[in-house]
Amino acid sequence: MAKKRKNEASDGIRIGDKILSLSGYLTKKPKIDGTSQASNEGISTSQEGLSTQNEGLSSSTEGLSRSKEDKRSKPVGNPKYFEARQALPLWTRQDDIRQKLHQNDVLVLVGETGSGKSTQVPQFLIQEDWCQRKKVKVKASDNGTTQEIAVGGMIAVTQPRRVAATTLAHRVAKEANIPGHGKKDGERHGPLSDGLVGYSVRFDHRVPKGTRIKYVTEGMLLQELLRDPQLRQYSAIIVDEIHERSVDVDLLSGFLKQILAGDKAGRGGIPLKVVIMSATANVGSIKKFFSDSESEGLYGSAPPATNPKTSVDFLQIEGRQFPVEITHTPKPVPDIQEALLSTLFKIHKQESLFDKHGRKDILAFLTGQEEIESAQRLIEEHAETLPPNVPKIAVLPLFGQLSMEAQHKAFQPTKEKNTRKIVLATNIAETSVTVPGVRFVVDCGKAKVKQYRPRLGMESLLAKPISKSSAIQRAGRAGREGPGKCFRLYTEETYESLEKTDLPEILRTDVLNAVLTMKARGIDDVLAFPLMDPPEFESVEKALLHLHILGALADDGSITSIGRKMVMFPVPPPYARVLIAAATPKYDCLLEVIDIISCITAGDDIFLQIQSEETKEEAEEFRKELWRREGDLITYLTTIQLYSAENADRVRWCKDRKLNVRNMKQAMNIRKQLRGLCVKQKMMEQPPADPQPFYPITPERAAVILKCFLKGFALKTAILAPDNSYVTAHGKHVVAVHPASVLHGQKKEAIMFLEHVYTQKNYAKKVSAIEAQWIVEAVDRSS
Ligand SMILES: Nc1ncnc2c1ncn2[C@@H]1O[C@H](COP(=O)(O)OP(=O)(O)OP(=O)(O)O)[C@@H](O)[C@H]1O
Repeated sequence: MAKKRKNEASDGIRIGDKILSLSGYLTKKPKIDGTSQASNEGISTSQEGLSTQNEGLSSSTEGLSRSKEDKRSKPVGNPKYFEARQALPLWTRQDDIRQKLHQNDVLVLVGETGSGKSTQVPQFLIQEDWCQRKKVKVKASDNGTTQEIAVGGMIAVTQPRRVAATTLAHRVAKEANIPGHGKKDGERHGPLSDGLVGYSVRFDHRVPKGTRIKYVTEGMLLQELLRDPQLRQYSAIIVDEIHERSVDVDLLSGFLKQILAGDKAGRGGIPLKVVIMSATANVGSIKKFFSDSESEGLYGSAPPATNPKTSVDFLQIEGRQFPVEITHTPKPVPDIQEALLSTLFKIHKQESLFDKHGRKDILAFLTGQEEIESAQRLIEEHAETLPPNVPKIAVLPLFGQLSMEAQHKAFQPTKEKNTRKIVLATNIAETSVTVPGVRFVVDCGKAKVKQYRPRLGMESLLAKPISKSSAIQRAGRAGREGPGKCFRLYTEETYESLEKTDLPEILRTDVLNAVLTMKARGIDDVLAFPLMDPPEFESVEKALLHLHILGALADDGSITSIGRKMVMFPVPPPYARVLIAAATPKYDCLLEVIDIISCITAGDDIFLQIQSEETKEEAEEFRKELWRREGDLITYLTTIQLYSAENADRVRWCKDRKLNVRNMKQAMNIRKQLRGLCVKQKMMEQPPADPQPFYPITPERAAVILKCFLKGFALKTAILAPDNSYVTAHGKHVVAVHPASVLHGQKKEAIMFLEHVYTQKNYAKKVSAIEAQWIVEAVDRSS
């Protein structure tokens, strides 16, 4: 059966009257063996946060005979932080770290949460001789002439999330910069103006002149690799929190492995050092991945490595700075929200606001934006009823779709006196971050996980139990500034039954972006690219075909100029394709397309779900002016255009229409960034500033915009069948229009949908009415 499906796919896929061939891509035979899943063997999870500091005891300290005194080098930087830094478990092991990196290309460093990995390791390494900038001679690849260039001097520390990269940069800037040595504006802009430390995340870069340590998101470093495949400005790359195993970190590891195994001619012979860090990492598989001399590709071997042996060492650092006491519920909780509220208020009433270590705030882990916003409402309502002798509560949300400014608010101390901060976060706050003041963690034990089904081209986003590794990371957030407590809203048996680690993202999501990134980095044979856990062959096959349909790949599988442009946009490839089409004279609707994409990528739906019938009627009266019969996309467009034309009270305007105020603000923020990027890419002139008068979009213009969207979403279309169901044009699956869509319950000739989710049913979301003929036009690569 599987074989038959593969043959059909290899022959081609029919879209309208076209059959697209895959033969250009599929030169390698799939190698199906048992090695594709992450093995749990050799996983090193540091002991659950129980013990206090355990002086320098590692499984791997061979060859280090220096005295204890020598190992405690004097700190460099701001004396205000010396004591705190010297108290970290990592402090006494800094010479071991230096020595191991002096002798090896790669160091895998495992240490408990809060032991000082993210903040201290880069500060230990910048003083090393191999970490200094050097002038070298290299041959130019285009004309063979010899040039003198500078190589090294900087360390990049990658983080899975923007908030971790920026908060760590701020912290390390404070620790590493010597007060008074900065520029004059250092006071105004904080320690990041003083040099030494910087950060680079999507839409936000602060890299002062003289930066030596740069905190970056994994995605940003991948972008840098597109411009500089040898990462020449860096002496070392520190890959932090590898256990999260995002697609980006897997790609990054593959590229780093290639640089390590290469001949270093592009770096003038100067090696690149790599440190892999985590509290809960599968050390065995990481060591094997980097040290294997034949680069194991997805389904075959890559060309032999020039540098046949990458030396990899391992160091485990035990001990944590402060203990964390963990409590499980005696019985499973029937209602998580109720359990959350009662735990939060119990802590609030029983625990003091301060102790000798400082504030005693709370961090609670919930599944997503919707759950956070509803919990916030309930906590605030209940807090109003507290007697006057109980301290007040300030609730701060923290999730990925919030603007960076809103995210950073959760890291500030509360301004009001006699008030406890309660931060409600998704797993965005799970690793790497220190939320100042937090001493209590409440863990609901679940997270929303994306799961992709390549056969159906469908994604589901469901709340699932977290892994043990996540539970350990979450508890670790409580013991960073003093002894902490973690309340798990699940039983000990449930904890014991959790998987050790999460399935790597590459095995459960669409690999479209990953394949495009490889192609853009010059990886012609993506099947031979080294990955720790290769995804299913079928997923790669689908991604290649999809990229071909998007015009990102030519018939021979090479990347096109459109593909190269697509990787420049920080949005998924289909959206990038729509942006590029919108800038062409044929469609000429870039401003409208940016408006729509901004609404869609701003978080959960901008329209709040209304439960009560009475409020529904009221909101629907207001929403009538927004609804468009062309469907959700033109409705989004009308909404954001009316919102940006609103001059008086935008918050009131949103409340009347039951729109999510935060998401509207975030949409405006993304709109500004995307406009800026398109101006930079010379795709449009600087647009006029808001507010602009509102003119409703004509049906003809709406048709142009929807046709433009089909350039990215031709595969996400369905035709109305004689039995009144919608059947997808690609794959022939039945889909239902989601109840949240303005087209729910309506019959149209054909529909385009931007999302396809499986909950109780196979649902199409973000739906628009289209004509069947438009689908065929959209896949015509000549137009
Ligand atoms: N932004 C911050 N504000 C206050 N203290 C901080 C901050 N960042 C780090 N610290 C302090 O430095 C300590 C070490 O933090 P660091 O992030 O280096 O640990 P880590 O070993 O990388 O932890 P994890 O594995 O959880 O990422 C923390 O426990 C905390 O005491």
